[in-house]
Amino acid sequence: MGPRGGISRCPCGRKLLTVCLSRSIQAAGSQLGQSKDYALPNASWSQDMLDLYNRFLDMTKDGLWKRIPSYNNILDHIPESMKLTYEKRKDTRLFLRSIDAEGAGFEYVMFLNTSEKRVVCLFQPGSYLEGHPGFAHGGSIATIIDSTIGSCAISVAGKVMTANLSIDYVNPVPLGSVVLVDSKADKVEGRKVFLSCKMQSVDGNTLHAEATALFIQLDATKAQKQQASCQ
Ligand SMILES: CCCCCCCCCCCCCC(=O)SCCNC(=O)CCNC(=O)[C@H](O)C(C)(C)COP(=O)(O)OP(=O)(O)OC[C@H]1O[C@@H](n2cnc3c(N)ncnc32)[C@H](O)[C@@H]1OP(=O)(O)O
Repeated sequence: MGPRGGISRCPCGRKLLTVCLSRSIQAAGSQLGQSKDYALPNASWSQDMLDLYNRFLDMTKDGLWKRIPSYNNILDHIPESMKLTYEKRKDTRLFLRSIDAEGAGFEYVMFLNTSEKRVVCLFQPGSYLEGHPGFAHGGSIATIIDSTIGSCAISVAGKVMTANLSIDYVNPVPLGSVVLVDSKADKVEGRKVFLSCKMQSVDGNTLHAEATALFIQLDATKAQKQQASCQ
């Protein structure tokens, strides 16, 4: 069952139905002992965010785009086979999912297009991400860009880390607004993945930020050493 299910059939408030549906999915998931998927609509999502989400969900119908589930523990993102090398800790959280209050932190959902080597993130920054009054902190913008580009790099090259991230901040992002973070892998050279990204308003009229990044595929031996040193 997907969150798409009854949304388009709802004769009255789509937002209400979407939220109820996603809550029941999450409730069912937690009864089964599954982790909560945060990349589903909640009551804090604005109409712009919901409209965009539904537009992208429609694009998943032909299989070219996929919604990426989002959990508050990074290990829940990792395939079972790779989990064996990590020890799950209960006291850590994925940075982007560290604020509990719905709508106060990073509200986002990502969609992956494998054939285009592209990840698009729909992002609604909440009030706890404030930098200048009324606007998202530059660090929060860097975080969502790094994570979107990072997800794109992971889909292309597996275990990677950010080696370089360069951002041009062009226009401030109002808190509560919705922006599209559109990233793609431009080139892969050995272990190096070069990516670029644009953050734009929903109507496409405002460019908020542009970025380029270099991700490095982890050398298996070095990665094991790094892991051992933090356990
Ligand atoms: C679909 C998936 C869904 C998943 C959802 C999850 C969402 C979460 C996503 C979260 C995402 C969040 C992501 C995060 O937050 S990652 C956290 C932030 N990043 C780090 O902490 C990384 C720290 N750095 C390192 O560990 C190492 O330096 C790395 C691993 C990066 C490379 O060390 P390694 O020892 O392995 O490599 P090497 O030194 O042999 O170099 C190899 C080559 O690379 C070139 N090089 C290296 N550095 C740079 C540089 N700065 N500029 C230009 N070039 C550079 C170098 O010259 C060489 O080139 P060549 O001589 O071969 O030509």
